[in-house]
Amino acid sequence: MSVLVTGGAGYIGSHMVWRLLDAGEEVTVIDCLSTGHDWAVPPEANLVVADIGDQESVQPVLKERGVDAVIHFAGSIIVPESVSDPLGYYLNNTVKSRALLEACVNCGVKHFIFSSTAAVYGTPERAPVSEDADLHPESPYGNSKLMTELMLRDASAAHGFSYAVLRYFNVAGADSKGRAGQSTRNATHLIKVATQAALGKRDGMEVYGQDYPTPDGTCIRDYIHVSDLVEAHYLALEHLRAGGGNLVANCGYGQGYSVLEVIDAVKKVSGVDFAVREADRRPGDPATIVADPAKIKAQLGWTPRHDDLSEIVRDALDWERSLERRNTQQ
Ligand SMILES: NC(=O)c1ccc[n+]([C@@H]2O[C@H](COP(=O)([O-])OP(=O)(O)OC[C@H]3O[C@@H](n4cnc5c(N)ncnc54)[C@H](O)[C@@H]3O)[C@@H](O)[C@H]2O)c1
Ligand SMILES: O=c1ccn([C@@H]2O[C@H](COP(=O)(O)OP(=O)(O)O[C@H]3O[C@H](CO)[C@@H](O)[C@H](O)[C@H]3O)[C@@H](O)[C@H]2O)c(=O)[nH]1
Repeated sequence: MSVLVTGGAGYIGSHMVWRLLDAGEEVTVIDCLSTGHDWAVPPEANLVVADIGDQESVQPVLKERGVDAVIHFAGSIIVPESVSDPLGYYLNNTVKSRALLEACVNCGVKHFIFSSTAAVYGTPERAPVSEDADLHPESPYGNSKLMTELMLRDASAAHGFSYAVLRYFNVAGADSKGRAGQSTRNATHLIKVATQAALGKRDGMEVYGQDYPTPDGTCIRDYIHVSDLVEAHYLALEHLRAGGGNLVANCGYGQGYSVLEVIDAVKKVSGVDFAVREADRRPGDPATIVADPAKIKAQLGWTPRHDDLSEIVRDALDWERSLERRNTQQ
């Protein structure tokens, strides 16, 4: 048995590759390196530089490597960018996921795990939100992921493979052993941006919108440590291989923090008081989104081990410092 990880040279995918190798799995990565880095893929994994939409590259990998499970991270991930470039997002996230799925069906892949997102809920009526809530994405990014969820459901019913859709909330932090972290150039994620501001890699930062209907006026998100997230994938893989059936589940802690609370945590942990400027709202941002994680806990026995904002921030800061050293050495 071997596992194909698409997007394994990216932030979350590279953590997944380490987790699978730690468990003794045979791992192949397909990544076009649009935002990922070849150095992020451990040498024990086999990296194939290719596009997931290119079936002529993907199918031979699936066959020759005897892949039984695909964990599909590859995609475009920035909510406001999807508002300005919707067709690019539908192409990379929806059209190319369809091509990948067809390749998997052609090659008899048994299990498929998909990176979905809290953005499929839009602004939910209730916080925390559970999986049976209505789905009203507020951005092309959320729509592009929801369409892939639907394709998976229908293709699984027709072709008999099993799947898990994991809806991630806001992923942050880094491998506590320092082997992987967020290395994307021009990253836009809140915790990454704030750690860069704390380390003087950028001149302060902006808060997008302070007039949301939340206690301090800034958006509330549920930040999940990347190591807890990849553990959820590993449990999902074991569940599918054991014949546990299809699963759609939230990945978050059920605890929300506002943008200002996160910035405060970064200032406290780093000991640096960087400049924070008010800016206009960013397009596509819902006010509050917090997970109800009851389902994944009950069905997979998932237990968060890093659900502490200070730990998430500390690991993100450590990784950012290690990137600084890497850049100095290059
Ligand atoms: N980071 C988050 O907070 C978050 C939250 C919810 C969902 N997700 C989802 O998790 C997945 C991974 O996100 P990430 O934060 O690791 O992003 P990332 O940009 O670090 O990783 C994505 C990887 O996919 C590769 N890629 C992109 N398009 C490709 C294509 N067509 N063919 C081959 N490779 C391609 C990139 O080179 C990169 O290595 C994405 O699908 C994203 O939508 C992320
Ligand atoms: O410099 C910054 C960066 C972000 N924010 C705000 O911080 C919050 C979180 O933003 P960000 O870290 O960019 O994450 P999201 O836009 O919530 O999206 C992330 O989390 C989603 C799940 O909730 C995933 O689907 C997306 O792929 C991932 O980018 C939002 O209110 C932003 O407006 C700022 O105020 N200043």
